[in-house]
Amino acid sequence: MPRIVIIGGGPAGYESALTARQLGAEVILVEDEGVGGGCVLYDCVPSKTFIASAGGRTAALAAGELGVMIDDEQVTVDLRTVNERVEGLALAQSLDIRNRLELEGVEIVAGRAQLADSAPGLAAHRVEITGADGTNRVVDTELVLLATGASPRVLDTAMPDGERILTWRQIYDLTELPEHLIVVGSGVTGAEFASAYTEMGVQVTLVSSRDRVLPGEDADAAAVIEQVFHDRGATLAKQARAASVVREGDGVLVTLVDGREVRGSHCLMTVGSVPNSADLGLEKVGVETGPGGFITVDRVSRTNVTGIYAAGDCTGVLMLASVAAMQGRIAIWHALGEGAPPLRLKSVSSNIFTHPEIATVGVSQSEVDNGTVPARALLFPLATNARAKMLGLNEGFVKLIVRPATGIIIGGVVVSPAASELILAISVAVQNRLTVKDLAYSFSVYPSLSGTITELGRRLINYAGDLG
Ligand SMILES: Cc1cc2nc3c(=O)[nH]c(=O)nc-3n(C[C@H](O)[C@H](O)[C@H](O)COP(=O)(O)OP(=O)(O)OC[C@H]3O[C@@H](n4cnc5c(N)ncnc54)[C@H](O)[C@@H]3O)c2cc1C
Ligand SMILES: NC(=O)c1ccc[n+]([C@@H]2O[C@H](COP(=O)([O-])OP(=O)(O)OC[C@H]3O[C@@H](n4cnc5c(N)ncnc54)[C@H](O)[C@@H]3O)[C@@H](O)[C@H]2O)c1
Repeated sequence: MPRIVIIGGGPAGYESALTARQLGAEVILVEDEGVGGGCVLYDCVPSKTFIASAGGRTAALAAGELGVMIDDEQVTVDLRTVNERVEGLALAQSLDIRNRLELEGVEIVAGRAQLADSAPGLAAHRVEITGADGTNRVVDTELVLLATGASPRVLDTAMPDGERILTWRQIYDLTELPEHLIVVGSGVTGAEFASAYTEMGVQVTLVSSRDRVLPGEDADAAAVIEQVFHDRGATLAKQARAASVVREGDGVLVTLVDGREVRGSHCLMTVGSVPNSADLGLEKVGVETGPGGFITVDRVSRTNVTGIYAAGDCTGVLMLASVAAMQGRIAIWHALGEGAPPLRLKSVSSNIFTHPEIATVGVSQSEVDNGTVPARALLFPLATNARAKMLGLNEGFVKLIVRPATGIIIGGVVVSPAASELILAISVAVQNRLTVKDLAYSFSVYPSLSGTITELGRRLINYAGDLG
């Protein structure tokens, strides 16, 4: 039975451990923070749990439009309860995963691991594990999977102190809602927290180094979120790169590169992540890293060293839990000779948990606009959807990106509540090369938000001439 040592117990690590056990391998999984990794304990799971509470407040405040009268003054947030729920749910999820791994026969070791080969280029590898209890252990193995994730990027001039200048991992320690939260960095993490705190009733200023929120995402979707931020009273500082963040009295001072100053009570730094690839012994073994220290892998998760694979955020391929898990599974299938399908990023669907949510799959509109992909994009607002009206939804849309001539669906965007669920229909279409006709002929429930997806299919049939 082959032995595999997996370093890191996030989605890349635990999913690959389960796949390896399914194929009969002996699996040792080393994890230093707790099973579930950064994803379950600090990043994805806590933030989505927090966002669920923020959505509860918004729903209560919006109930009046539906004729359910709640006194706005009585809709308050008990941050301690919210944060206890966040922590409790993360720990419970971690325990669920631990139980499943143990049931499947994975040996879980609490501690830190590093590669300890005596020289680069060897076919067999050695992993040194320092246990949480201080013990040392050396394991010989032919197969290693590096799944060590990433950590918040920290700027020298904006050192988090855990009280007022915070990383997203420290924010759940607050006992009271900030008076005025400055969020530095308007990528997905920054937009999600800015959205959630705005929903919680906190004054938020989002500092964006670019001319818009969510610079890497669909521009129409970002415009909706900007408008929603504005309507909820948040401020967006554009073309605003933070040079430094310091404590000032009872608050914080953010100084921008161009000299502007932004003052608030707290500052949340969301300026990206750095891979956990230092202290892994990579140089001893000759594992190559690329810009920023991300571990270089191919589409079946191989590093340049035989027998050493890497998956998840430490590779920087696409920092999503779903992608991390798939890279991990592919690594194991490949390592154990199961004929792995190479990673295909074109069909990855993802979601930004703002309010409304933004879900995307496949080819983006910017790829169409800049001529990289010959296709047509058509956007249809939710405003005329009967269900949207019943629910009191005033914003949002569905967009499809379609090949000319064939009408094959190659991408899509949904901006709406529960977009993370609605995108699946478009995702299935992209994965299976379905056409606008396939969508047009499909039944959606009446009334439903997904009716706009099939409606868009029908509209695009009418554009058949334009489609080629
Ligand atoms: C705020 C936030 C929200 C997010 N929300 C989403 C979301 O909604 N959906 C989504 O798909 N993705 C989301 N992501 C991204 C997602 O969290 C990551 O893509 C995912 O965690 C990557 O999984 P991983 O297994 O590569 O690493 P991780 O989950 O980070 O796990 C790696 C683990 O390895 C451990 N480790 C590191 N070095 C060692 C060592 N030497 N020895 C032992 N253990 C070690 C680390 O401590 C860590 O626990 C979010 C990210 C952030 C920051
Ligand atoms: N819902 C989700 O799936 C989800 C949620 C959060 C994060 N993630 C993933 O995690 C990864 C990282 O996302 P992220 O948003 O944490 O990081 P990011 O690197 O995507 O965004 C960081 C942003 O901060 C900006 N920035 C950097 N330095 C700055 C400064 N000094 N002043 C102002 N702005 C500055 C950058 O220009 C960038 O726009 C992404 O791949 C994302 O997909 C996913």
